[in-house]
Amino acid sequence: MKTQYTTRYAASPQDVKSYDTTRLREEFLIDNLMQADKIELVYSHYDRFITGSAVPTVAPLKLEVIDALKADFFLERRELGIINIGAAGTVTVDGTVYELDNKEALYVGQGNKEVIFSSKSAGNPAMFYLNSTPAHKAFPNKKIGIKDVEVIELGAPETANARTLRKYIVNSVVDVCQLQMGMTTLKSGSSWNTMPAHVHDRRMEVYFYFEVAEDQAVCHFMGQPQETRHIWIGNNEAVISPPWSIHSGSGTSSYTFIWGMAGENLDYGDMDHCKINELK
Ligand SMILES: O=C[C@H](O)[C@@H](O)CC(=O)C(=O)O
Ligand SMILES: [Zn+2]
Repeated sequence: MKTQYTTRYAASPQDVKSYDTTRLREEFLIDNLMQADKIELVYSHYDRFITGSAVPTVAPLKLEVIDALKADFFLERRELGIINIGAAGTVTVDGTVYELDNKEALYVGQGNKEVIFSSKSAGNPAMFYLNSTPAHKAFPNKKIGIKDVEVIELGAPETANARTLRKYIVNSVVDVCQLQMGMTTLKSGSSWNTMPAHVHDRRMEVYFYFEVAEDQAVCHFMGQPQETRHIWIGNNEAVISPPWSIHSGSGTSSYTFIWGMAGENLDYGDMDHCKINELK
């Protein structure tokens, strides 16, 4: 089996208050992504959101159904978002080949039976980041290239949070059931993402940090706004954010991250902002 998965259960904010560093990392950090020749998945019970990666080298990788779904095929009752953070590759969905270059995305709708990942060059592979959520309706597959994304500029150099946010999979770009995905890039000299921080009790979210230099890290903040905790994160690591948690990070140098979320609504702007000077 080249498709492997582990399960994470949902935790109440009351319990998480008492977690030590090890427990916090066991529950929320995903540190096994982007392994060559494997499809690694983490099935979270927050909104049944699956976070994963596929890194094909010499041979293609097929997305196999996992036992947690008790389905005949992976997308029987799910939709899938894919963003390539590596070199050129292809995703073949029921025989249709989609070419995905670096930072291009593909939305795959519910009902597709076969998803196969390939790299153009085994020595310089594609690195596909995957998010999947339950779906109630079959929407068409759609490639989202760099010209198709919605771009917003946020923050300012004075507050060290100047960044460019790109919305790839949102319902103004592609028809979706509940998945939303995008990418945020920090401007040189800025370190804070998602500051002012926010919560959205309607949706969980996963942040996947990449383009973090080998000897650097991102300090990711989570927890209820007046009860925050931090997790130090390295390159190609993701962190699960429960609906009741803030999700914000500051890097020791530049980095990029992919955000993915799912839950009650499709309104990207549905966030309850937290006052910076009230965080604890
Ligand atoms: O609910 C939305 C998400 O947390 C992110 O889109 C926020 C983000 O990328 C940023 O502010 O840098
Ligand atoms: Zn958010």
